[in-house]
Amino acid sequence: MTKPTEHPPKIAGKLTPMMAQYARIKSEAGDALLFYRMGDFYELFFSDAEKAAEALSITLTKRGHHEGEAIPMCGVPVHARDGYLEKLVRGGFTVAIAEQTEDPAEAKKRGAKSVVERQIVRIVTPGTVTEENLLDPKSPARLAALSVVDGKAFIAAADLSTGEVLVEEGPEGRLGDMLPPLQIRELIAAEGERLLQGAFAATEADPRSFSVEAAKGRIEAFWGVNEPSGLGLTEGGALRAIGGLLSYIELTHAGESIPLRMPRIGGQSDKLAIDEATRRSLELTETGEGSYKGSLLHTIDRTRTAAGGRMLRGWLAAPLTDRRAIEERHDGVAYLLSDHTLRDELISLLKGSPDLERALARLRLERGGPSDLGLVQRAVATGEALQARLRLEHTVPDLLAGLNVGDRLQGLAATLLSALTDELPLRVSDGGFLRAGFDAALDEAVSLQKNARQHLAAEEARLREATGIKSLRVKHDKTLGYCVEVGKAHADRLASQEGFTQRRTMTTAARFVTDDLTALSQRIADAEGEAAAREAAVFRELKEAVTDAAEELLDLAGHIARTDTLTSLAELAAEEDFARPALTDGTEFAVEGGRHPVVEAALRREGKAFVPNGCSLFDGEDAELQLVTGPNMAGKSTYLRQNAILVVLAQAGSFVPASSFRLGIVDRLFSRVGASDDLARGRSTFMVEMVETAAILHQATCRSLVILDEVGRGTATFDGLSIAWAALEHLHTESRCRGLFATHYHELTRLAEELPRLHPVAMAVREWRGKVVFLHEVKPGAADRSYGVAVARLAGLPESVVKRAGQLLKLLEDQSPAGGLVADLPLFGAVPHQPESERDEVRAMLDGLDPDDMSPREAHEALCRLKDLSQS
Ligand SMILES: Nc1ncnc2c1ncn2[C@@H]1O[C@H](COP(=O)(O)OP(=O)(O)OP(=O)(O)O)[C@@H](O)[C@H]1O
Repeated sequence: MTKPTEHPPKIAGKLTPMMAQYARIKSEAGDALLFYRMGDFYELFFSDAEKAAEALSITLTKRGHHEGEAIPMCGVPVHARDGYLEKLVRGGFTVAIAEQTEDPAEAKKRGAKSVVERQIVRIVTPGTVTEENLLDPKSPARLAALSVVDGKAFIAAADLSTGEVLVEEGPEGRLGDMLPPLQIRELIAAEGERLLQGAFAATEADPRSFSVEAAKGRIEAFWGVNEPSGLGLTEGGALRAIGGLLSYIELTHAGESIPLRMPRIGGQSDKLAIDEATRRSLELTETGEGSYKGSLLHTIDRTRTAAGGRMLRGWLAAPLTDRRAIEERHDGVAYLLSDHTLRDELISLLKGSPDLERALARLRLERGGPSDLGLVQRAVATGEALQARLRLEHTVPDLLAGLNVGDRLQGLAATLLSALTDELPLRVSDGGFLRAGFDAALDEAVSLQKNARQHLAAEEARLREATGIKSLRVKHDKTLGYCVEVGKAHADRLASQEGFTQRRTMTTAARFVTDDLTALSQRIADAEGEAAAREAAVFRELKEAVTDAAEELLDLAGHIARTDTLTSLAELAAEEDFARPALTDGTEFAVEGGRHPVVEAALRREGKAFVPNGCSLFDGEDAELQLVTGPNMAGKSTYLRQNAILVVLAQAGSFVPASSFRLGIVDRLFSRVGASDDLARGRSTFMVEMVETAAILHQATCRSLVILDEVGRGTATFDGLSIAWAALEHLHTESRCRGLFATHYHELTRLAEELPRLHPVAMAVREWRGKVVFLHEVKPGAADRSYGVAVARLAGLPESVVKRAGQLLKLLEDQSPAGGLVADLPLFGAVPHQPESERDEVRAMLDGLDPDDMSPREAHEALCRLKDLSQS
């Protein structure tokens, strides 16, 4: 968290001048680790050094003393800075970078002991990173500011790597839905406001920066607009959020001007609401372990460009609810799916197309170089080629049609092409990036440089002739520039000739200067300087031409990204045999032959086939619920998740892994599959489950899809069963939503007899020679029993234990008295012939067990203990 001037470090007392400067800058840096530039290193001192040394695994040393104690110090080389920054920022640190802001020679003029001027030039935080190698090309790098006013939440978010700015608003209670689609890396809020937790860094900022007045000033400074309502910013809360955002950007960039696009207001009202827990449960953009690999996005991403990758991620993170908008995307995919020649041609044009958005942002941030101009030129060329190819089609769907590289961009690209060489350096100072013939003044300077050799050779010949010394040479001397060198034997003779001044005497030779050579040296040096200055000036002109065309370029970048995203989805549909969803505005839900794309891909790698399953949650008029039973490992979770994933894919604009899918558009999606722990926030699994279930019961509408796995299993059997029962009744009768409800409580299937729109289905299993075989097929009806013991055998429980468990199970089943739900529960209470106290012990122990949370080894141990107890 950055809170400049909040916590001045305790560096006081007698300090050397350098340490005094350090202490002053450190007090400005506050909690941020201070990278203090000293020559080729950034040094860290005191506790900063200790923290960084540990986080970066680098050596902690000492330098000087402060109040009798050695000062801890560590350092990172300037050239390796970005790698270390990345580690620190990922590790949750904020880093302030203090550079030397004057030439050490200047400082020396003030006295031998004077300290070089240094200033913080950047504060690097997770949301303000723009360094190319610290960014993921296929993810946005968003920073967001939050303001809550009268129960309404406002979020202003900026991606500094592309200059994009978004403003969203919604009821405070829906913040949980509003934040995740924005995919932010850092959230700032005024100090004292509620700091939200999530998959981002949370930072407190000065509340004054969130004031409406301050915001107006900054809006004018950033966009030159003095009436914020002209940007669509009418609400005080939105202004506060924008103000907080802009002020934080200023603070972290030490006043450097950051180009931002005009804010885009409120795109979320037409988005499918998916809360954070649902995203995690469905592993949309990362797996439960936090890796991209193995996520849904990873499985479906066939994009060829970074911007296309970011767009696909954005589509998946924020699926739509507007049928026409979704169908536009489907039209695009369908078109490209139907014509594989076109698709292949577009793919080969898109391949290697550069990241125009980020190149442009670097140029606008004054961090770009010649290579970025080259990227702009290549991107425009890609745009032209795509446009030319698409124009060959008679009618293309709307989303593919808008690509139009106008005269201005064509002219710009032609200029860049004629100006730039093939190999382009990253920095202007590296030079040599302009083609000969592009700029006359530059050509002249360069030719003077190049011709210098000829000039010098001619001058040498002339001097030999004039002096009669055949061994005379023109040489370059570091301090003299070009000079005449003759052997010692000729030195006196030359010294007596007019126009030759002896400046250096060596053991075997002597060096002389002449007015002509000095003038030539000067001309050559001037030519070098002139060439560099001219090249830099031409770069600036070209850069300005590019940044002046920023709006058109960004528009083009958007088109290229969209073409890439749609082509990628079409390729996916072709490769994986996906089908176009049929959308309606009702509450239909009918899947035929549905598959889970990630599980299917994993099985395929093992050479196994995925068994497709249909799912119907609509009776022709009303939404329905399914109650899914079946043993562990039979595929319940996969079935549940795959139906939710079909909705996400369909509404994101993709085709779906099914043979057909008829879907009434879903407004909110809830998925709670797999245990979720929230120990970090000090809540038990059960508590989390109940809080989440409460949220679902409150929020689900008749247009929602709710997917719940084993509600209530985190508590004692009766409580759990009762909660699951009541929740199911509520979803059926009050919410009237579509839903899938998996349970181990087989008793719940009785409920299906009472609730007309609740249908039991079961995962089919077959027993074969005492072993259970999973068919992964969903069949109507309830599972007759849970096969837990058979699954335990599969898990590797010793045969003796499995056998004994089988006997116990039979005993329980035989002796369970008929009637009444409660009496049906598989509790040891049903076992007769046992003294009360022993039964209590056995029951107490059983109650304390959670089979779903046990490893095979723990299950074995528990069984052995139970057996001991019952036999004792
Ligand atoms: N439709 C299917 N076709 C083929 N294999 C499947 C299918 N569904 C699931 N599987 C396989 O079965 C494994 C277990 O599936 P899943 O986790 O969905 O079971 P589960 O019934 O939810 O189990 P648990 O209750 O223990 O979580 C999967 O990892 C996959 O390998």
